[in-house]
Amino acid sequence: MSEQLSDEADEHRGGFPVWTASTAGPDFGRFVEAMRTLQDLAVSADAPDDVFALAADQAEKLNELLAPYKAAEGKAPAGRAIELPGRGSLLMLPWRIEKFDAEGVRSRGVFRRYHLGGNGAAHGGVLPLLFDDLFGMIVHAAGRPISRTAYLHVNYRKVTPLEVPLVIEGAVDHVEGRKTFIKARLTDESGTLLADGDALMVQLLPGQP
Ligand SMILES: CCCCC/C=C\C/C=C\C/C=C\C/C=C\CCCC(=O)SCCNC(=O)CCNC(=O)[C@H](O)C(C)(C)COP(=O)(O)OP(=O)(O)OC[C@H]1O[C@@H](n2cnc3c(N)ncnc32)[C@H](O)[C@@H]1OP(=O)(O)O
Repeated sequence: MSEQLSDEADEHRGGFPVWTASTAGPDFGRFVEAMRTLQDLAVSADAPDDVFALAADQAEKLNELLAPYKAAEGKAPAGRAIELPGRGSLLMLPWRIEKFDAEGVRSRGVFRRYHLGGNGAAHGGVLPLLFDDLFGMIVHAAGRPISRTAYLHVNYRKVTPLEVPLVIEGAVDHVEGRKTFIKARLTDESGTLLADGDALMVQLLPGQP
């Protein structure tokens, strides 16, 4: 029985570890939001050097506090706290999932100062991050086996603003054997298209990393 289960798990997960949703305490969300604000300030503060010295002292103290708790992949709440923006991961855009089913995934949020590219617009590199994370969720929500992005194409249709509520939505376009083809669109709340993207996600073979 357990062998059957592990065969089935392998078939659907490749060599991926099993992830479970985190049950982080309420202060984890507060910590992540404070860290996001710190990221915004780290890329925007124009302070005297003695202020940066104080900030560095405090940042180093914070590192000392957390260092003993560094854990293996899949153990920390970051990335697994599904109720938090960006699932509680600082790497992910702080967007909230509002639709997650076999028909597709929709998420809403803003790009912040941390995501600035130039002249008030989001950095071109953060859009593929947003699309790729959405594509992973779409594969998962559609009940497809664990897959990796083979390619990801983003068309930048209009300059993407910071601090403006935006929506990204996508779905499986079609499936060919191991291959899942996905499409998504990023719009503002009035529906103006800012970017669209498509990707090929390839199902991992048993044991494939
Ligand atoms: C946490 C718990 C709760 C919270 C979570 C809640 C929600 C979270 C929701 C979702 C998250 C869940 C799951 C997400 C999980 C994982 C997502 C991970 C995403 C990534 O981590 S992304 C990282 C960047 N990604 C890579 O790091 C890939 C590196 N790469 C490879 O690993 C290989 O390259 C691979 C495996 C892609 C293919 O390799 P392979 O050897 O298995 O297969 P092969 O090459 O034979 O391709 C098979 C067929 O795809 C065609 N094909 C392949 N590549 C193509 C291309 N570029 N263009 C056009 N066609 C292509 C071939 O032409 C052939 O087509 P055909 O069969 O028709 O001939």
